[in-house]
Amino acid sequence: MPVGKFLVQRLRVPTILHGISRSASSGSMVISDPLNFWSARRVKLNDTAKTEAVYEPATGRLLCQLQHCGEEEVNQAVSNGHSAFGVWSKMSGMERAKVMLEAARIIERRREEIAEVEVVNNGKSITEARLDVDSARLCIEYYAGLASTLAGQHVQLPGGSFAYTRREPLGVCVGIGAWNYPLQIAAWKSAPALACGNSMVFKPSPVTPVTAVLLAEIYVQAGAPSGLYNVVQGGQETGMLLCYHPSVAKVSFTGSVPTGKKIMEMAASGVKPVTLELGGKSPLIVFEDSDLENAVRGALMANFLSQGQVCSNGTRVFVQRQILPQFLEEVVQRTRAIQIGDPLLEQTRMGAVVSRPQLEKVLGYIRQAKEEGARILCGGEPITPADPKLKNGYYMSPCVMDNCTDNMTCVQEEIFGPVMSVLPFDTEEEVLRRANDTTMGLAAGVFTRDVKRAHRVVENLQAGTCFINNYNITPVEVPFGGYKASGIGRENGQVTIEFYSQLKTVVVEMGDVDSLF
Ligand SMILES: NC(=O)C1=CN([C@@H]2O[C@H](COP(=O)(O)OP(=O)(O)OC[C@H]3O[C@@H](n4cnc5c(N)ncnc54)[C@H](O)[C@@H]3O)[C@@H](O)[C@H]2O)C=CC1
Repeated sequence: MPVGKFLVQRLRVPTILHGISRSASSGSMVISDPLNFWSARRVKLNDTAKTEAVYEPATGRLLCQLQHCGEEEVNQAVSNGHSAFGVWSKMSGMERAKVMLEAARIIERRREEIAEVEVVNNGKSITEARLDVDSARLCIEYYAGLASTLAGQHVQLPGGSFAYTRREPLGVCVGIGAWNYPLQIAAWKSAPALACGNSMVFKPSPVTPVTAVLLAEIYVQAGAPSGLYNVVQGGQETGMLLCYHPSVAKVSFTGSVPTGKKIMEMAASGVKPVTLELGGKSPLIVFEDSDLENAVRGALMANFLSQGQVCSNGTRVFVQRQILPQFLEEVVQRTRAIQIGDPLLEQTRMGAVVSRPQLEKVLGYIRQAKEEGARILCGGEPITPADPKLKNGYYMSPCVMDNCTDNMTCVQEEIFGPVMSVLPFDTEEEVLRRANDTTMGLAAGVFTRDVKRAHRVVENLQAGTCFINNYNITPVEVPFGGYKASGIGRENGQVTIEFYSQLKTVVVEMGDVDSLF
């Protein structure tokens, strides 16, 4: 099969044109090519492989049948990763950067097409999917820039002897992804791994298996050695085979806290390092002196991106009591105005939840919140869009709830859907205590005009990523990751180089051996 060919077909010509962007409507993409990838090509497994149906969230239509990798296929992919590691790890940083920059250029050229595939598989709006593609590209560009900066240290020792350190790659790294940002996660993991000289075997979520394979083709097209970035498809069993594989050097995982704990246990049995990007129940604190307009915008960004399926979402919105009525009025008005519908249409701002079970889970949380005393101010209902082809899609209206208390399930558990819980507070001390009263600590945000208070609050928030007067912006130049049960290690930023490399110390004797024996 030719590499780099666009391997999804349309049933009909795109029907809608909006301004400069080519756009298609949902329900028209067919995916028939294999989704496993090693030896620099898509691999069809034999017919005995376990398969799983993949759906288009916007329409509920069957998109493709996913073939799961078993032990034999995982071995092949890891072995390919090993071969590539032998070549790639010996190349200079500048040589690696050249390949990565070419991959970034291809992504930029194919931005629209990749974004459309992401929408069809994930259900998020095309506007957001384009930003995800940009983030993937920027991440690859950023780490291409860092690839040639990896360096050691020279340390002078007595008698003219010296030592030096070498920053070396780890080997074959495994990436395991979640379904909320399929391409972006694949890029955020592969870019630093490859920049450091590692190879990667990536397992996407079986719910969203498609775009990680496009990335694999793009790396090959950009000149990466065969086996540098491989994709194995499957669920828990395939993931476990990867984590326990004796030739795998590291596991980088994005997903839920319970699965993250299992990944860590499996990696521990082989003393392998892990990066864990797990869930959150992050607080967003709005003080009475905030710029209300910006605070409201921030609260929406903190809750409704990607249908609310974002690990860093600020789902516990603490609002100082004096401004609670105005805040709620504004938030509800804007939430009601969110255009829900076909995610491939330009005007859509909220598409479909990723799957039927996820939709039911989210609606279940809302039912429970009502039972526990929360008041639904808007949304929280399943929606059937007027367009008949969307009637089986997984849509719901974004929900704002007040009357929430800290002990309610909706305030304690990660819902992973478009549900904002609003909680009043009175004092800074009180809100800090309540904001930190969680086992998780991925992100947090504060809105205030008081610069001293902003920094004082942030200093006391137990979260790996804090936002002042904004929320959910993730430039690839800055580290992202969690405190407490929200994770280990960081993604993005310079520091991530340390999580994909190891340090070798070389001691050089220039005199005689001073033996004690
Ligand atoms: N915080 C976050 O970033 C995310 C949180 N979630 C939450 O988790 C819930 C469940 O969603 P899932 O997709 O099932 O998340 P998950 O965390 O179970 O799965 C994430 C990835 O891990 C793989 N996996 C699952 N079990 C594994 C195992 N034992 N060994 C190795 N790999 C394994 C999955 O196939 C997938 O690729 C969601 O409803 C949501 O609440 C889901 C995705 C991302």
